[in-house]
Amino acid sequence: MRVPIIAGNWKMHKDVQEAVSFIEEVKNQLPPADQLETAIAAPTLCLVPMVKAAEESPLKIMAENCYYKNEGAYTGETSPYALYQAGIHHVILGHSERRTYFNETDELINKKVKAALANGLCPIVCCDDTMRRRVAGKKVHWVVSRILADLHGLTNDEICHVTIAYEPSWAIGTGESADPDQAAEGCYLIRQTISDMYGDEVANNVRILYGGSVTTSNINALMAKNDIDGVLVGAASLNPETFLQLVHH
Ligand SMILES: O=C[C@H](O)COP(=O)(O)O
Repeated sequence: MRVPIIAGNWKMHKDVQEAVSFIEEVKNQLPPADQLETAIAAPTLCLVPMVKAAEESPLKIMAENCYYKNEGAYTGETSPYALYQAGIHHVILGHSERRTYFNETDELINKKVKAALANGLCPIVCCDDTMRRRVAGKKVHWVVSRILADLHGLTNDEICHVTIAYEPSWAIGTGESADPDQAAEGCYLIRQTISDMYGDEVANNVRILYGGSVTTSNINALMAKNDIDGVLVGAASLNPETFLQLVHH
């Protein structure tokens, strides 16, 4: 059984004090992690105080990015080794904002995924989809090629620690979510690609999330789809009350 996930991605929002206050407000109102996993990805500066604030709570604290080297002369980068040592065991990689604004390529993301796994981190690998399904015949190849490239060379054991997030670029931060059928179709296509790479048994255990303008209004319809194992939520995860409504949808 794939345990569903409600994950927030704060992006570059909140300072340390705001982040800790959020955790204090939500941490005693979350379901047990074996029923539904809850997670927040936050700016690097907030991570350690958040881990401390979330102790003994089921809430997982995630990094929004990391580098593929554990140490060295890489000014401004974050070590996957140091993240793990600080108690952060999950990291988002390949978000479309990293690809667009910081020129991250599939090759770089593949290196980061491997480095994260080698250090014990569980990556959420984002698979964007830049073309609208209804107008672009080639978008299927886009999603498949992203998955093939970003997960290239992972072993069966490693892929079991990976979660994928299907995020159509046009739905991110626009208020225009993919409709549940479109979202499920993207997630299904990713699962089929993983099945082609690793077989049905592995593919049936990998969790695939949808992200893009998820709100309290559309979460029920999205989560009702078999191929959608959870959501990666940006703007609607910033407010503690709204985050709790999403969790208890
Ligand atoms: O990682 C989250 C996605 O980029 C979605 O962001 P959004 O919910 O603000 O559209």
